[in-house]
Amino acid sequence: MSAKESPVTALPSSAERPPLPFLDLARLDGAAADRALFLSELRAAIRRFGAFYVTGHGVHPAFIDSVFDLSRGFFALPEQDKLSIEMVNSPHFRGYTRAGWERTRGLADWREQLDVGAERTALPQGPDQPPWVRLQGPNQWPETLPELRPAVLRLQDQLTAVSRRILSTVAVALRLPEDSFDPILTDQPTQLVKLIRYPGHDAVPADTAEGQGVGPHKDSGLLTLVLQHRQSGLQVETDGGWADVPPVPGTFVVNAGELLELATDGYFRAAVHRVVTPPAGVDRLSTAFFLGAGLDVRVPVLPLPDDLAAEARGPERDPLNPLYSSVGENTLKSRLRSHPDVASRHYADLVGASA
Ligand SMILES: O=C(O)CCC(=O)C(=O)O
Ligand SMILES: [Fe+2]
Repeated sequence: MSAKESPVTALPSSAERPPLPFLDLARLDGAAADRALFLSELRAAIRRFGAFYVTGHGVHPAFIDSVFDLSRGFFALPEQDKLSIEMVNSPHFRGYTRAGWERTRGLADWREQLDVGAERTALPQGPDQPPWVRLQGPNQWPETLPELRPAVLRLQDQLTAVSRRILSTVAVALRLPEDSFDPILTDQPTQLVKLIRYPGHDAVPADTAEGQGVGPHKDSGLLTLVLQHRQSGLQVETDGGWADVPPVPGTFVVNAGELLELATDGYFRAAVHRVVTPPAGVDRLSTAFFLGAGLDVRVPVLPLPDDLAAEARGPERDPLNPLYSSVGENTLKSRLRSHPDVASRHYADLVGASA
């Protein structure tokens, strides 16, 4: 498959600057007055957009480049190598998904991807166990690209540390103790790295939802970090409609997820976002990292200070997307919806055997 990409985008000029704020984590180590300003900017950014660009995250740019090179190498493998680790083999929703096989709000997403979770042994299953115990288990790795495993697991470790740091900063920005999220993260939080490739417009079948790289959705966890390669396509829903969130070198995009919405009683809302299909002749690579809480945890509403609690709107009530405070249930909800092939093979007891 050809691997054409447009050249690296320069930092946008102020006229074209996207509306999402840029927040530099290095300011946490600066003067007290600026630290306080940083915390209020962080709170305002998540409150208003549910999303922001983060800089000063400390992950080495050369390492990120090497992960994108490996991702490019993975997607260029012969199709049979990719299909040998297809997600449908895995009750844990790990492995490769072909373009068009994942669904968002019932419509096919035009992207191929590799899902890698925390490398843990499967939990015992049985009639007395909740169905979400099946989410935990080993990953599937391509035999023909052995370098991928150590790199992706190292990325997962580093992005977990960055996300945990952002979450403790979010707690402080809410005037709560910085360890407020630790009891729900537990020592086994839900971690997921997704390597993604969006084919260009010319490679998408005509019967696919117009331009749907991935359809509008909220992420189910606490926080997501999106590492974007060179091509644009990510958009976040704002008061003024869809806002482009182009790649900016050295940054990650941080999205608030559903569990953060629940934990703050809707003071923060999870970002609704989507990816539009790249133009003909180009494709787009991204790598997303999702941090959720421990699967066996029920997310409590955090005790916000009175002035902030007064501004909490409650979690959104969307009949098409109920939010569950049971982390296992909330995680399984979005996995089953996105991957109907895995659902019918491994969760027929829940969804009915349809395929
Ligand atoms: O590819 C991206 O930029 C975002 C991906 C995303 O939103 C997701 O996989 O949940
Ligand atoms: Fe997402």
